[in-house]
Amino acid sequence: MAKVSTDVPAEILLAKRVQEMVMNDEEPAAQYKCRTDKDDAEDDNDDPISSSPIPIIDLSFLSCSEAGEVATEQELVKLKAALSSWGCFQAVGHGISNILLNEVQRVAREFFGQPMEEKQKYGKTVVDFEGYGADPVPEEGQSLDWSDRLFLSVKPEDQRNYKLWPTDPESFRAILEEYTKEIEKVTGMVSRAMAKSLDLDENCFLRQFGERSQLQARFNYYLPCKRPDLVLGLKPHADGTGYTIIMQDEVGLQIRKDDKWFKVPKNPGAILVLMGDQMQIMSNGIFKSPVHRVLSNAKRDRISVAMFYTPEVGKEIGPEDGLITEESPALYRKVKDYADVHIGYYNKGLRSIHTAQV
Ligand SMILES: O=C(O)CCC(=O)C(=O)O
Ligand SMILES: [Fe+2]
Repeated sequence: MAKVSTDVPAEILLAKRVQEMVMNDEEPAAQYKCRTDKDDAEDDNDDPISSSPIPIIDLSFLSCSEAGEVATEQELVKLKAALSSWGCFQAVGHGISNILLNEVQRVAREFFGQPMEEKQKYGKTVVDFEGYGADPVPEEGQSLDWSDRLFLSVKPEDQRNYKLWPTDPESFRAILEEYTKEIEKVTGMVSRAMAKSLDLDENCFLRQFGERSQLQARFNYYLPCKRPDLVLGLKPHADGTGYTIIMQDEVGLQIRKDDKWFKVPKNPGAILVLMGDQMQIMSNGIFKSPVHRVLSNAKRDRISVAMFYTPEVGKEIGPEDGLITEESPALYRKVKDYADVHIGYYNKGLRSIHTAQV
C-alpha cells in the first residue's frame, strides 16, 4: 500500500473519532488519504442483487434433511465453487430472522448516534482492541480508516468484558447475546457444510476450531466523507480469522477477485460469509481468503457488523489430513494463534498467509 506523509502523529488523530471530524466538517487529514486509483472511483449505484456475481448459497439446503439429496448435493458443489474462487458467499436460508437482523442494526445505529460523552464510557485507548474507538495505531506511514467501531469479545462467554458493552440502548446486551447464539448456529452449519463439500468428516473443521472457539463482534460505523475518492472506510486486507460473518445495511464492502473489485450488493436478509486465512490453511489452499475493503460515500453513512470466528486460543490448526495426498501435499504447516501474527502484518498493510506456507 502507498505510504502516506505523517504531519500529525497517528496516535493523535486516532484519539479523535471520525464522527467528530465529520460533525466539525473537517477535511480528512493526510494520513486518511490513501487512494490514488482511478479505476474504481465511486461505486454507489444500487444494482439489483441478481446482477451481482457474488455467489448466493441457501444454507437451508445444506442443513435440513427435507431438502432432498439432489438439492443438497448441488448446493454443496456451489459452496465449494464459491469458496474456491471468491472465498465468500451471500448466505440465505441461514435461520436468522429479519427481525433480529434489523434489531442488531438498530442497536448499533442507536449506539453510534449517541453523544460522544456517552460513547466514551466504552472508549478504548489507541493501543487497545476492545471497546469504542479506532483500530490500534498502525505502523508509521500506514493510512488510517475513515470509520469508527465498537469491538467486543462475545465467545467464550467468560471472555466477555461487560463493562464495555453499552447499556444504552437498553436492549443492546440482550440483542447481541441473541445474535451471538444465532451466529453460533450458522458457524455450525457452515463449518459442517464446508467439510462435506470437500468429502471430509463433517465435524473436522469444528474440531479444529475447538470447544473454546472465539467469536468477536465488530460494529463498524462508516461516516460520510467529503472526499470519498481519497479515503477508505477500511483499507484492503484479508481477515486473520477462521472466517467472518458480515451484515451490512448499505453497500460499501468490495471483494478483490481477478485483479478487480466487486461490490457486495445490498441484500437485506442475506449475511456474507467470508473466509479468513485460517480456513485457507485448514482447507490446504482450496478455499481462498479474499482481500476486501470498504469504500467511503459522500452522502450516506453505513453500519456493518462483522462476527470474527477464530479457533480456540493456543490451539494448533493445520491442513486437514484428508486433503493431503502425494499429488496434493500440505501447502501450509500447522500454526497456533495465527491471528496474533496476522495483526502485525495487517498493521504494516501486508498479508501474512505466507508465514504459514511450507
Ligand atoms: O464493513 C464491512 O463490511 C467489512 C468489515 C471487515 O472487513 C472487517 O471488519 O474485517
Ligand atoms: Fe475484514
